[in-house]
Amino acid sequence: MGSRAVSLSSLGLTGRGGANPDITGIAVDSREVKEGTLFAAMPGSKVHGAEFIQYALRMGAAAVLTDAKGAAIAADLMADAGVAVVISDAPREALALTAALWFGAQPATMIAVTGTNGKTSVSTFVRQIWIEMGLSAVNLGTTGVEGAWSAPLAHTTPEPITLHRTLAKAAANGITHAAMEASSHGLDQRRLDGVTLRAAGFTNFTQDHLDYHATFDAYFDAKAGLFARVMPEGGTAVINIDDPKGVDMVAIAKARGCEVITVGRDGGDLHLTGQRFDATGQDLRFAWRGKTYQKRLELIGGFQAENVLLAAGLVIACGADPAEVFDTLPHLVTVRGRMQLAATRDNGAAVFVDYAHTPDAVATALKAMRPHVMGRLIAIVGAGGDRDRGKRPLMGQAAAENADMVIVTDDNPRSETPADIRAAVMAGAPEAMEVGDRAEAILRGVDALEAGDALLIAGKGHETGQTIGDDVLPFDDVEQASVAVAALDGRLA
Ligand SMILES: CC(=O)N[C@H]1[C@@H](OP(=O)(O)OP(=O)(O)OC[C@H]2O[C@@H](n3ccc(=O)[nH]c3=O)[C@H](O)[C@@H]2O)O[C@H](CO)[C@@H](O)[C@@H]1O[C@H](C)C(=O)N[C@@H](C)C(=O)N[C@H](CCC(=O)O)C(=O)O
Ligand SMILES: Nc1ncnc2c1ncn2[C@@H]1O[C@H](COP(=O)(O)OP(=O)(O)OP(=O)(O)O)[C@@H](O)[C@H]1O
Ligand SMILES: N[C@H](CCC[C@H](N)C(=O)O)C(=O)O
Ligand SMILES: [Mg+2]
Repeated sequence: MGSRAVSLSSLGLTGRGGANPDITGIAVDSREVKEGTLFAAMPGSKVHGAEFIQYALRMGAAAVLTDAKGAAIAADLMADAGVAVVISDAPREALALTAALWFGAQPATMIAVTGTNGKTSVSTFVRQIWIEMGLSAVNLGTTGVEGAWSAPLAHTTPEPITLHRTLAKAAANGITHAAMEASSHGLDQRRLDGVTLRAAGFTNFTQDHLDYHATFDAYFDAKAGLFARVMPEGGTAVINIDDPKGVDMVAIAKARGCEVITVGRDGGDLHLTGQRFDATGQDLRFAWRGKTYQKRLELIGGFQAENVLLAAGLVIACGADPAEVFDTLPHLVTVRGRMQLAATRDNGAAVFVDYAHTPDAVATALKAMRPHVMGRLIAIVGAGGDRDRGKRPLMGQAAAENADMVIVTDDNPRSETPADIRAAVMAGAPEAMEVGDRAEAILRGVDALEAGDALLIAGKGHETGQTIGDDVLPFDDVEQASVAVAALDGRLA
């Protein structure tokens, strides 16, 4: 896209006083501004992006998109430079729409999923179903871009420039279908407002991210934005109505003029009526608008049935034949780091790795393992530093209430003192064993496994590093589980 130039107005923006320069690129970070760039100076959580307008002008910015506060911060500088200034009272939304116009293409059929837990799982299952149906599909989110085309991503919902650059590349690579995660940060910051969605899904709503959102209501409102604002009228909302907040989402989507597909155990258009568990998976019985189906799922965990049915609902919402969608379900495979069987001891005891990092997820993951396990359940749990502090004792409590033995360890302490985070988790699990070093905690957990037992290593899932201070040390729960099992069962050379 190097030498491309388009007018500011063709990006949907009007410069003050009618200014309409040619734009050769867009950037939200002044350090990425080049000659001809439109610099989006956004209000930040730490600093206003307008503080960097001076630098952007020196690098040759042709226009600045900002809010009234930003315009005031750099008024003299911008007047002196004669740069085009666009002032918006919704600058992040304007940036999202501009990024969509600049990059110009996205996979034709797109869905987004929000909710506290299950976004990565649902979007990955949507992608797997599409691929099973012969379509060229990807999912985008916490685990990057995966499927028929792949790329790394630093965020669950990337900021608009990265997002639309990625979507345009995916489209250029022949991707016609994409399922993305809508994080509450992403929705709050309008990161996906420029994406054209066919359908949107809601999984559940419990505690997380109260470090960022001021209240539970603010956190809910951010998520509700997917249905209240981002989804076009005429789109279809696919909503888990077992969660009380799902019922509120249905009302919000209907008020917006959206079609609604409800999914649930207690009822719904897609209604889970039966579930039978065994050591390697489960059989599901469900009804789609009154017609009954029975399908095998090679997945551990009762909640995965909810995720899979939500995913099926989303694919149906995009126009697929329901029977054809349900035929793909036996082919679905574990989402990386989500109830993933990592290793098995010689005595048959299994070690699972899961990304449970909220109180509800810890409880759900452990409860979900019970029907698959005859012996004891051992849990390894920790909480991240520089994140919601209120969830720490609740995560400990969720582990203590649902496992027979708990080991509290470190999970990305970041800038905090690891022992303080562990103490907060231990407050909810006073009987737990405390082992700061995660590798040692895994070794102890694996060592405790007797025949018929199972170990759940919670919190890091697919992650490949342990963040301590500013350092990211290589660490992979799946790998550590294998190493521990091999060492204890004498399989090491
Ligand atoms: C808390 C949060 O979401 N912050 C996002 C926000 O940054 P901010 O408001 O804090 O930015 P700031 O540091 O105050 O700077 C203000 C502005 O000045 C700009 N700037 C800054 C420095 C400079 O030299 N030049 C410059 O232009 C910045 O690009 C920014 O636009 O806007 C930035 C640009 O759009 C984002 O990159 C940044 O995400 C940061 C990196 C982040 O870590 N976000 C995480 C918490 C996040 O978004 N997580 C979610 C959810 C994960 C989950 O579900 O669990 C995700 O979707 O990944
Ligand atoms: N439907 C569900 N209900 C409750 N817990 C779930 C559900 N689906 C997944 N979980 C739990 O949440 C964890 C994270 O799942 P997943 O990665 O799919 O969620 P996410 O919403 O993408 O998380 P993130 O906020 O990190 O992006 C899983 O490892 C599991 O423990
Ligand atoms: N996206 C989540 C992931 C948390 C995973 C856990 N391992 C941690 O570091 O807290 C967050 O950043 O809050
Ligand atoms: Mg995710």
